[in-house]
Amino acid sequence: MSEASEHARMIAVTLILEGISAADPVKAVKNFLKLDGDTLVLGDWTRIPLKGKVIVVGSGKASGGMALAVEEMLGNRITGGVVSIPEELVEKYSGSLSRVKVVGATHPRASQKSVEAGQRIVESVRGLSGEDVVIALFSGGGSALAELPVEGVGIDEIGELSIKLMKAGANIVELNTVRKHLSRLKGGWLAKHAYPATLVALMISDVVGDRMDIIASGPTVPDPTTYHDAVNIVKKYGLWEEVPQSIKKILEDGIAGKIPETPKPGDPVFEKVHNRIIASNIISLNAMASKAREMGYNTVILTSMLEGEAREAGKILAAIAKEVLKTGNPVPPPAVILAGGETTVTVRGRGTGGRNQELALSAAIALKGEQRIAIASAGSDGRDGPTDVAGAVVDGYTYEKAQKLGLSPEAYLENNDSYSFFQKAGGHIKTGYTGTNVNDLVVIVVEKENPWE
Ligand SMILES: Nc1ncnc2c1ncn2[C@@H]1O[C@H](COP(=O)(O)OP(=O)(O)O)[C@@H](O)[C@H]1O
Ligand SMILES: O=C(O)[C@@H](CO)OP(=O)(O)O
Ligand SMILES: [Mg+2]
Repeated sequence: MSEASEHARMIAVTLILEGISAADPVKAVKNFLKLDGDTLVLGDWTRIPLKGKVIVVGSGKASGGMALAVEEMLGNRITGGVVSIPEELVEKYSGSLSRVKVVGATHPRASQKSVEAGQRIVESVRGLSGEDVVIALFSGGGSALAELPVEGVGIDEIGELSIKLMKAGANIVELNTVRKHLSRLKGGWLAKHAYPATLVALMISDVVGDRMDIIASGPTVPDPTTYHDAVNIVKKYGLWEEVPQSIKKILEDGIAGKIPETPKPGDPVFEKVHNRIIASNIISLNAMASKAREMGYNTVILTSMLEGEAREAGKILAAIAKEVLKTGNPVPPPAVILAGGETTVTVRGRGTGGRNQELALSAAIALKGEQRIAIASAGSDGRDGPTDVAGAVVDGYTYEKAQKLGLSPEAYLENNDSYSFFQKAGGHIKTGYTGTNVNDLVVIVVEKENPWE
């Protein structure tokens, strides 16, 4: 391994950590929300008088930290509420929260615990008056962590269909369009339950393009999607025949108008709802870019909206790195090129991995033999797919090193076994659960010849 590659790897990982820290949920809430006497003031100067009850609810990977910040600000003005977070994070927050109850549930597959959380969330906001205020805190993972299934559908059926759609390569807009139509919490339903209270929903976005109705499946946001859309998505991925009868019936009854649609734009319940995004992928990329510039790198943010098959994205990003090195386009070395978003993996093999590790593995193949380049890709939540690492970092020597260990990078990629690959070849980025989620962060570093100078 050359010194330049090693330096590049170190910078790439440092910048990933910078991006995660910029998405800190406590900071994000405190930057956005202020208390002025008995009035809550939002970042855009909307003023919300606190006259009656104040209920705090939410779900998602970052919702524990968000609740902590709200409780630090409002203390015993909070009359009750509950947030659902990953079981692994409960210990971190339950000791510091006293007014807001913290419950643990499962992700990425919803379970009975998610239903218990969903029921408690809905119960907390029912029967409120027009003087009361609900503060809702949603972030990525919220869809699986809380659910109130529509009557007649079991949570296991929803969980199974969701996982099948994910594995078939459905994106989050498609997946959540289906989830919303099997729920009495998502797709604006929570706003309906909370009405006539005023509802302030703060969101940390892990959704490409920041569509609020998709973050945690938009419990407080008008739903522009329909039962028709949900059925078309299931059919597009060839899963209609595998859908249990109970789900088919709901979707078909929905199309026939026998059961209500999700609350739609224009529904008067949304007149008392304030939906705001307080942290997102581009906010993290901007922080990473500032840090890279401070360290003397020519820096470009390519996109915060990276999508597509992870292995294709890996190839394209490797090509960009090689262009920087060869021709100095779009910026000459020392260069940092940043991207963010959420790729997908169509899982065909039997291995273990995640979209960031798969992107990195594919980039390693394309970077074979290159010097002075590193590429890191990581999920800001600290968990890439069903694995215990955030992602991976590779360079032009990763391929050769693997070969010396008797590993075929192509075979591991083919088998969607990127986790095992990096376990053997080295390169995992391990952060543990970060307690936030602004989706995936990718860093390309191209060094000049002697980066230590
Ligand atoms: N063996 C695998 N290799 C690569 N990706 C996988 C593998 N198994 C599952 N995935 C992908 O992991 C993704 C879900 O990962 P996860 O990090 O839980 O998502 P999110 O953070 O968006 O909730 C899905 O896109 C799925 O295709
Ligand atoms: O909860 C969800 O619906 C999505 C998007 O917010 O998050 P994740 O991809 O982490 O499950
Ligand atoms: Mg996601």
